[in-house]
Amino acid sequence: MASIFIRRNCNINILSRSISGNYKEPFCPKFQFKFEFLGYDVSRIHPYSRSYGSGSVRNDITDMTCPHTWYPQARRKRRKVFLHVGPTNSGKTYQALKQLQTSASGIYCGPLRLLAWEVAKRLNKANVPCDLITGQEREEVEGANHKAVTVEMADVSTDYKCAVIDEIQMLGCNTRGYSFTRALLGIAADELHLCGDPAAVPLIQEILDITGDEVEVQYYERLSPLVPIKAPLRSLSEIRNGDCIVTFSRRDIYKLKKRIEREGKHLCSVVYGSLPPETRTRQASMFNDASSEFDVLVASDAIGMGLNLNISRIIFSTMQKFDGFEMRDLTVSEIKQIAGRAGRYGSNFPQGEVTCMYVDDLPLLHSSLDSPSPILERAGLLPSFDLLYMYSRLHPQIGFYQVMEHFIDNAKLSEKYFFVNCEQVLKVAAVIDELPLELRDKYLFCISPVDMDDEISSQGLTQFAENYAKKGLVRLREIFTPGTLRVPKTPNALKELESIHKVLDLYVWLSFRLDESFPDHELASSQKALCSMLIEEFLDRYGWQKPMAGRLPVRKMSSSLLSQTMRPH
Ligand SMILES: Nc1ncnc2c1ncn2[C@@H]1O[C@H](COP(=O)(O)OP(=O)(O)OP(=O)(O)O)[C@@H](O)[C@H]1O
Ligand SMILES: [Mg+2]
Repeated sequence: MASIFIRRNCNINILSRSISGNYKEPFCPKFQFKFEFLGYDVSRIHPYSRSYGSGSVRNDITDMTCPHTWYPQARRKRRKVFLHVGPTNSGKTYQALKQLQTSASGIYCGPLRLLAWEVAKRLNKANVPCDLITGQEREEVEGANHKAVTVEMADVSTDYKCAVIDEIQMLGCNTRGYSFTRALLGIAADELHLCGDPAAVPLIQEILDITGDEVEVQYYERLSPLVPIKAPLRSLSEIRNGDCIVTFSRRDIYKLKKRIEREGKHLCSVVYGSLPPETRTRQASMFNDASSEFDVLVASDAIGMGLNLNISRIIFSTMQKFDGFEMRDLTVSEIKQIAGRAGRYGSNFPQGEVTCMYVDDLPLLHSSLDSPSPILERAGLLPSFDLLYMYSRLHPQIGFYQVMEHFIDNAKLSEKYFFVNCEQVLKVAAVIDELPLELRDKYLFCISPVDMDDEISSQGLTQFAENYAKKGLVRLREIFTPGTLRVPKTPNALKELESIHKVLDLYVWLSFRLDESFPDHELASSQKALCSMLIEEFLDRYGWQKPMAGRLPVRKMSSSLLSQTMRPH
């Protein structure tokens, strides 16, 4: 399968492209380009001088000690902040959503597309029209005053009556923490509900001390018991309905699925990070649906946050994961989050159980479930485009990569904050640095959801950036031939299809922000949907699963959609 063809060493014409004018501010769902200078006076910034600004104008661009001042709209309010904290499955999100639902306008910000999707569905069902907005999708509902979004899409330029930020402890996350910090400081809501782990309370109280917001903490208790089992699972033949086996590599997920299905008693849904989100949603829904035959779940920690799944028992097949740098033990909070998926209140199972596959892993499981998560010390930050722009004006001789690097090295942060890991951002910066692109375009490519460690994805990004720099117009067909996608037959072909999905996803993401330059939104979306269907087709065929009446129709590809997507465009 070679649907994505990447031209290496492609000649780049150095064109002095004028500002395309169709740039859309990355975080604002309405996409009006906004250029706020956060209290700095840009007119005073002279490229050859550091002596700019005086009086009320702050004069050290790398001073990031007061990030709360970046959000004047939120600062004009005295927000009433409710911190809903407690163990997993204690009704934190439920209570916050009750407030959101009864407010005249509001926004839910979650860490996962699946959670945003669940909330949008729930509000719409309750006759509260609610848009769904993620980096790659917009489902607008007529008359909606509510939005369910992934936290990166949180909108800091609209006034809301009520806002919810779910899994707020993620502000300490080494990669995405800055988006939670931005939402926490920047959402202009009269009422702000934060749901999460008690470990985040002292930090949030400190951070909000200076904003003048009023903070109230509400503690919750688990709604149904979670029982740590003393014995490990002895064999896969002991797997039963409602079990979820947790493992972290894709390969192990498929190996376990195959072994369980070979026993002949169960069919497994799978959920892991690099599956297309829509496939993950369907796999999770199938597992949740008591009438489907998929009664066991094999999943990675992609299920580990806030989701309500019909799981009776969590079985850790390993207590270690590779975190991009090294194999390490799972942290206390990771273990608690994942274990907390078992026995959700209101699910088919009134009590949850949790155990491991291997006896040696049990002590870590039990001690973690008995310990509180370590107190969070710092919240993530990332230099905004505005700051980098001003810094680059002062240092016109250096490229974007160095601007980023120098800024991060020189920035002053208060002890309550840290810079998130910028490795991915810098990898993109290194690839696009030489291209004749405006700084804001470079920044946009850098914060795009690309996985630079995936070869096909990183080549896709490079090609998009090169073509954009060269012509200001990127046609999908230049790197992708519609009609070439096939059901994968091997795990490697599956991986390739997942990567192709990522490239198409990136195109869609860019098309929302640079619509005139990335005009093939529809084609990319339909091919993305086709990728997910082909992946699901593979999941149907993979492993034991002999065809049984009534199983396939659940996920069978609709022939009309097939013909529509396979047709050459
Ligand atoms: N008062 C309630 N009445 C009915 N159902 C409830 C109530 N409180 C919670 N639930 C249900 O219990 C389940 C768990 O609640 P919720 O998702 O709010 O927990 P949580 O504390 O946010 O968990 P997590 O930490 O895993 O995100 C959900 O299915 C929710 O709808
Ligand atoms: Mg929750």
